[in-house]
Amino acid sequence: MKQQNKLKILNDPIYGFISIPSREIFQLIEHPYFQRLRRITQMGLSYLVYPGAHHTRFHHALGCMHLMQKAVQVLRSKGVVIDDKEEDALYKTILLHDIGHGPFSHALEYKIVKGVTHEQLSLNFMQALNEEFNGSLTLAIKIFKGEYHRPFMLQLISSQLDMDRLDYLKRDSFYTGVAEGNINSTRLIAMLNVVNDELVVEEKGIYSIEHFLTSRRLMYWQVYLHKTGIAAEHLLQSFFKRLVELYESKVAVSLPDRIEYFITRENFDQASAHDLKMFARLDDTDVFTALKMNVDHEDFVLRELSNMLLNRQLLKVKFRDAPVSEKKLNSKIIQLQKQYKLSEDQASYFVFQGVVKHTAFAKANPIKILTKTGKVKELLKVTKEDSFKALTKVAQKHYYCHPKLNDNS
Ligand SMILES: Nc1nc2c(ncn2[C@H]2C[C@H](O)[C@@H](COP(=O)(O)OP(=O)(O)OP(=O)(O)O)O2)c(=O)[nH]1
Repeated sequence: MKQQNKLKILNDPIYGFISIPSREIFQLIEHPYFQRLRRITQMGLSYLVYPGAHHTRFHHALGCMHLMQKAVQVLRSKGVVIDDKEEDALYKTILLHDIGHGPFSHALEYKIVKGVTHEQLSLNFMQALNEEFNGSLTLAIKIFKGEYHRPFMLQLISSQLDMDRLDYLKRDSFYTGVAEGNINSTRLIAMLNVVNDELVVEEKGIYSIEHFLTSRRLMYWQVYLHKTGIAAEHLLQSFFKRLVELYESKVAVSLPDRIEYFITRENFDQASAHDLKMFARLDDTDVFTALKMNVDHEDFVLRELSNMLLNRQLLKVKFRDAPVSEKKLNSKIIQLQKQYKLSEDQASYFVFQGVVKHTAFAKANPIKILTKTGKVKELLKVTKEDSFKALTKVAQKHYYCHPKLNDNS
């Protein structure tokens, strides 16, 4: 049934045309493991706050590969030697670096499939594909595992200034409409260089880096960690917690089989080809199906959580500098118990608090600058600007969520 598709150029709303560098990379894109990314949303439940944010890991992976092509061009033009095999491996690694994300990306990481990170799952997929593609991903895997002797190759894929971040900030800014996140990826890539096989940024690019770091911080607080999005993601995680509780108490719940397969397992078995095969069948549509299958469930908590998420009937959320007192939290739980005749355990699903943290720029694995005098120095040693130091601070906010009750609280 398979038809030969000759298409080698894709249209992307951010960069225009994205060309696919080789026939084999085209075959990787066509593979069902990669096609699955069309059904994995990039930003979890952020679309409940920003209605345009329905783009997927598929768009992001292709965007990253496009930026990697630009980076290779720039570096070669500056005399950095990247041979054809390395070039091919760089495209394959960046294309597949996020292939291990599960339904709703970060929002459900560890919640359905326990005990394994998306990075480990990406590696599992790469290894499985390597077998199918007769070992042609061996170098890509070596780079991804940090085992290749030229560290800049991994730094282009995973570091504080990598193609991943350059694509997701620009892309998420576009799809959310939050223009402040729109970084200048072309200029940042044009400023890259390599010294002793380490990635560096030329000193004249310092203000572009400042803009990039500031935009990243802004995107975290305004978009990724938006209080309503956080509350929605917490509710989705609670939906899975409740499913497991009911399942373990032998209460019948309706579920797609691949969700049932994982929620009844303690840990993903990294050595098992069957676990990977089952994981590859999971995507956002299974989560929507699970929500829809339980909107009329006899259990109040499961039914309410399904309806709240499907119909965006979310909780009231406040950001605070400190956590609310136990007394205040408990009194809100009691109030909810009385109003809806719930047990304390049931009411606690709808009254909760937590904390979110973000650092725009970590001091570990710093961005390195190639100074005008030809020396390589850490970013914070080159610039005296306070704005950079401020970006290294861990910012945290406490959130407090509860239903909108009839007491103006
Ligand atoms: N809605 C939402 N989206 C998030 C959250 N954390 C990350 N994202 C989105 C923003 C980006 O599109 C993408 C970044 O995550 P990735 O898995 O692509 O990269 P990674 O975790 O390595 O990001 P990093 O290099 O640490 O910035 O996921 C979150 O807590 N909520």
